[in-house]
Amino acid sequence: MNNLSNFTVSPSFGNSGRPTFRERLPEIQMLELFVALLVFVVIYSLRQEKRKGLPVWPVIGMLPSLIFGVRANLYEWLTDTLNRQNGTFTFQGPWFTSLKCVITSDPRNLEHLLKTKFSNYPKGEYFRNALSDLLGNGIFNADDEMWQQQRKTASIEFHSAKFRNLTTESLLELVHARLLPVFEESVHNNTTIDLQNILLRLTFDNVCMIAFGVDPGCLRPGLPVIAFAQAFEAATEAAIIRFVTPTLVWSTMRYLNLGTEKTLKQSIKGVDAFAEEVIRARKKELSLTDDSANQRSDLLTVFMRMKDERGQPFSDKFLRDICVNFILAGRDTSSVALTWFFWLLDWNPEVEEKILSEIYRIIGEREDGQKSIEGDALIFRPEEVKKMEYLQAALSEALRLYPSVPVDHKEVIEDDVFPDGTILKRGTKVIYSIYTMGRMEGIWGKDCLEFKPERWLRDGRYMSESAYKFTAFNGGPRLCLGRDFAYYQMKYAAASILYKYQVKVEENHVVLPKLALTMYMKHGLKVKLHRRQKSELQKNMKND
Ligand code: HEM
Repeated sequence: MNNLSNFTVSPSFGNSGRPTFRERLPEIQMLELFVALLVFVVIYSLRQEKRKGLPVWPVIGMLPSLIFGVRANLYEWLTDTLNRQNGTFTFQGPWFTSLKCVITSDPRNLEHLLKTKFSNYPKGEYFRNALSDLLGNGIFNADDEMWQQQRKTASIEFHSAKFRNLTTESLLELVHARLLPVFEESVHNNTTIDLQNILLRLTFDNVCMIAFGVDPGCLRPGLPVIAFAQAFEAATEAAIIRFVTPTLVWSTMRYLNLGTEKTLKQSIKGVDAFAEEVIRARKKELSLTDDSANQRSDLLTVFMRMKDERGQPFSDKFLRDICVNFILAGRDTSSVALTWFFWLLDWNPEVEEKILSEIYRIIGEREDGQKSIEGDALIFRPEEVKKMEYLQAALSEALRLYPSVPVDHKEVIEDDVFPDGTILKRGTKVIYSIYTMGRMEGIWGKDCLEFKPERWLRDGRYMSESAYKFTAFNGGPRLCLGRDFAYYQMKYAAASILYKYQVKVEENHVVLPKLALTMYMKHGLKVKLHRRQKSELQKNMKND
């Protein structure tokens, strides 16, 4: 019988006191094994990279590439990878997470998922779960009948004359009584302002007037902190964290009321308190007189007049969801687009000149003699804003390069195949990169990275592009409901600002996109405003 002790490895250092080759054999074998494993992993990953566009590491999948991308510029990284993969690739996260999805920027796939096979690509469970505390059953977070009902009602409302009046009047008031005075103050004090912050305040007040019929008053001299706006912002920021946190982790944090989940809960309380107060006051107002219901055309009042399928009025919770969703949809999108637009103008002064010539020409066409060059007094009329086609082209060009919603996503209901041949299994998440689509040579030509409003014009008239190539406003049945209003709002604000001021970006100000659902500038946009000289205006008015 073998004595087990014969096999016992005891430290022995031979004659010289140094370990012999035989004694070091296990160590050397371990090292060899490790090197062999490393070589295998690298070769395997590189072969996978050829097939899938990114190295796939055992267990952690493509996570290292994603981390690299997030640290650099996620949208540029996505664009680079998609261009190398002919517009579609499958991202594989670590095996223990749900981070597996198909990412595409191929217009054929976009048309397929947004229109042709619309019902097979809802927002899905994953999105709904992550945002349900904040958005509830509102339009942004709903699919099927729940979505259809809100879409139909809101769509009728958005196209009504009453609603158009509400939006144009509230915008006029905000621009002339609030935005321009805040700008004037900065010119008077010779201070630098964060243009993004101010425009965010403008559109927040504007969309609250549309959704709730209430003005929260964020845009005022002194730029006050408004509890509701602050709570809303904190809630959206905390909710986004859920998209990059495994579901089990955030749901446990939610249960234990920890970290960002605690912030989310507290800020949703702030949002709810404001919504509940507005709903309570509006109910009281409507119960006192029928007149006010007829006069008001905000979304809250419209939905309050309606009944559900059982003939009952909508619950307060559902009314709250509807309003909060509309605020989210219309809050930051236009302001962020305008911010990128002004930054692009700073780089492209020839475009600014063309916009100004268009404005001067349109004012020059006024027949009633109101060609005021006093600046303050000039108020653009809706039919004039409509005529600003070059300005619309420049805004579309800004949205092409810097879409306010840079990426969006869907979930697959039944197994399917994309027009480009990508196989999709039930439950797969699909991400479409709108940012990438705006920078594809195949769609926009060799000059796709240049800011050229002319590409939107045919014989001087603005021509829109297919929603599956220019997807900044989404497409198909879920096309942005606020698109026409957003263009009006952006054109009105941009023309009113440009007519009066030259916007100069501060030297050395760093401009980078922030990683969020909406493409904010990470450090805002620090600018100085210079009032246009009367002589400049006079000269241009004469030229036109
Ligand atoms: C430049 C400005 C805007 C851009 C780029 C934009 C873009 C978008 C996009 C990409 C979507 C699809 C989001 C998704 O389903 O995940 C969307 C949906 C929507 N947008 Fe806009 N939007 C803008 C302004 C507005 C404004 C001002 C409003 C309202 C006042 C608005 C109301 C909506 C609504 C209600 C939806 C949901 C439509 C549905 O799901 O059926 N948007 N928008």
